[in-house]
Order: sequence, then structure tokens, then C-alpha cells
Amino acid sequence: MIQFGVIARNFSSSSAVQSAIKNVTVIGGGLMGSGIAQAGQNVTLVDVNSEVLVKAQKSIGNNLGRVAKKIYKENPQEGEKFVAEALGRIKTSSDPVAAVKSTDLVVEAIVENLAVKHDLFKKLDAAAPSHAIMASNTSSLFGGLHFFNPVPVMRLLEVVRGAETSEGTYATMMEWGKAVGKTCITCKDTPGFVVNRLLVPYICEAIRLYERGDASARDIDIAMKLGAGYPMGPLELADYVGLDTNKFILDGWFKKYPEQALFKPIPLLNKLVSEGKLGVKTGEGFYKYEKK
Ligand SMILES: CC(=O)CC(=O)SCCNC(=O)CCNC(=O)[C@H](O)C(C)(C)COP(=O)(O)OP(=O)(O)OC[C@H]1O[C@@H](n2cnc3c(N)ncnc32)[C@H](O)[C@@H]1OP(=O)(O)O
Ligand SMILES: NC(=O)C1=CN([C@@H]2O[C@H](COP(=O)(O)OP(=O)(O)OC[C@H]3O[C@@H](n4cnc5c(N)ncnc54)[C@H](O)[C@@H]3O)[C@@H](O)[C@H]2O)C=CC1
Repeated sequence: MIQFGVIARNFSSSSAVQSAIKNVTVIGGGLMGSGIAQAGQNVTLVDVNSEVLVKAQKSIGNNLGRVAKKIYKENPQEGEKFVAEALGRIKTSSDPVAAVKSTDLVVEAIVENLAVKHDLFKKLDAAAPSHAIMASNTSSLFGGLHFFNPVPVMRLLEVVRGAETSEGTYATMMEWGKAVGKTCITCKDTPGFVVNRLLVPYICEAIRLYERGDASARDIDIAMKLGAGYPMGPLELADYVGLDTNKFILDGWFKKYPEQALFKPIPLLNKLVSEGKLGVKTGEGFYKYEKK
């Protein structure tokens, strides 16, 4: 039985911690999964939707191209080689069960829905080797390895440690996080961990401010960029993260803590999501975007 206290499965011996993680399976090829897959190791990127995988490969190629342009400014041929080699390390699959057969680490990045994640982990647990670590990139539901968007740029990794996480699993996750170039912080298995527990209520308060008509979307965003030094305003950031993801997070918290005013549903957010206006990824949220 998988424990969702934190990580589904723990390493049992400390010697196992020493062995490097060679094969990584990233499940969910959307916004986050496609970023995590660029971590630079042997990765199998899995999505149930094969069109998503084609889009992910294109976006990974573009992002690697940006990196190559910077590193190999003087030598474009080396840059092309770098991109081809990095892309060559990323396989794709639309079958999660087959993809974890010889994996060492699973990072799940599918939709933020507990029942769907639970169902997936049950299947993976039965199919993966016994030493494999299973972690989730969930924004708020339970522990794991929490990356930030855009993954290649954001330097933080939250390593979420719960009551069931063994010392070995925790140490391996910290090591792996460092190996893929992130600064790791540790947090208990608590709603939203550190970043989202602070960031999501802030975004929600900005949506409520806008919903009340207290200021325009543009002015709210300008205020926080120029007045607080944030790289993006809260409504721009909500569109960037995905309004569906924001709603999933809030709904999950509200279900658990209905008395907490900050977690109450926001009619405007619900309306935008029900209209399919999910932000950058669908071409419209609080703002309009060129569809990708
Ligand atoms: C919901 C959750 O569970 C948790 C979350 O993720 S919450 C969201 C956390 N993320 C944030 O808060 C992001 C806030 N925004 C930012 O930091 C910045 O606006 C940003 C990094 C996204 C873009 O920065 P910008 O200066 O406006 O744009 P831009 O000039 O295009 O990009 C800056 C650099 O990042 C790089 N970059 C941007 N997006 C990239 C991507 N997807 N892949 C690779 N590189 C990228 C650019 O190439 C550029 O690099 P150089 O400076 O070396 O040229
Ligand atoms: N959007 C963001 O800024 C961040 C999101 N997260 C978390 O990462 C996870 C993924 O979020 P996004 O990438 O934004 O979502 P997304 O909607 O862009 O991608 C999710 C992908 O999962 C696929 N999928 C759904 N069910 C599946 C299954 N059973 N098996 C395989 N693939 C399946 C979908 O086809 C979709 O392509 C969520 O848990 C989210 O909370 C974490 C950090 C930041």
C-alpha cells in the first residue's frame, strides 16, 4: 500500500543511497514535466496524450537551443551537438507502467488531483523495481520533489520530508537535487510547503482585489513589480502557472480547512476555469496571449 505521507517508497539500505540515480521517469509532459525532463540525465518522459509529448519535445528543443546559444556563442556547431545529445537522453512513452520497469526515480507531474495521482501511483508501485524512489511534483497535496516554473531557470527544489520518509530516501533526493543543479530546501509535509503556502494566498488575494474592482489587472501587476520588486505581477503569475492549477490548489486546501478565509473559493477564478481560460497555455486568462 502506498503511503502518501510523503514519498511512496523508501530506500531500505544506506548502501543503496550511494548508488547514483541513472534512470529517471517523469510522468506528465505538460508545463512542469517537460521542464523537469531537461534535468540532464537519462529520462523517459511519459504522458497519456501523445500530442503533449510532441509539444514537449519541441519546447525542450527550443529551451535547450536558448541555453546552447549562450554557452556556445562562438561555436554554433558545438551548440547543435549539445542540443542533439541532450535531446537524445530524453525518451518518450505513453505507457506509464512500461516506462517505470527499470527506473531508479519517478517524478510525477500530472494533473493536481489527488484521486488521479493516487490511482497512478498504485499502478507504478506494482510495476517499478523495489529500489525505485517515487516522488511527486505536486504543488500542495503531499510530499515529494517540488520544482518551480520555469524549471530550467528557477533554482529552488523543495524536498518534502514526511513522517514516513526514511533517512536514505531523503538523502538521495537531496543529492539528486544538487546533482541537477538546484538549491534544495527541506520542508515538512504541510499544505503548499513553503513557497506555495505563501505564494498562492498572495495570488488569490490579488484575484479577489481585481474581482472587487479595486484596481485593474494591469495596475495590480505593475504595483507588485515596481512596488515590491517581483519579476511578475500576481495575475501575470497566475496565468503563467495555469489558472486550473491555482484552482486545484485552492480547492484542495478549502476542502481540508473550510474555516480558513484565505482558502475560500473565488467565483472569478472558477468562472475563468469553467470557460477554459486557463492562462498562457490556452491563450487567455486574466490577459490574452498568442496561442502556442
Ligand atoms: C505553482 C507551483 O507549484 C510552484 C511554482 O512554480 S510558482 C511559480 C514560480 N515562478 C515564478 O515566480 C516566476 C516569476 N517570473 C520570473 O522569474 C521571470 O519573469 C521569468 C524567469 C519567468 C522570465 O524572466 P524575464 O526576464 O521576464 O524574461 P526572459 O528575458 O525571457 O528570461 C530571463 C532568462 O530566463 C531564461 N528563460 C526564461 N524562460 C525559460 C525557459 N522556459 N527555459 C529556459 N530558459 C528560460 C531566458 O533565456 C533568460 O536567460 P538570460 O537572462 O540568460 O538571457
Ligand atoms: N504550473 C506550475 O507552475 C506548477 C505546477 N506544479 C504541479 O505539477 C503538476 C503538473 O502541473 P502542470 O505541468 O502545470 O500541468 P499540465 O496540465 O501542464 O500537465 C499535466 C500533464 O499530465 C498529463 N496526465 C494527466 N493524467 C495523466 C496520467 N494518469 N498519466 C500520465 N500523464 C497524465 C496530461 O496529459 C498533461 O499533459 C501538478 O501537480 C501541479 O500542481 C508544480 C510546480 C509548478
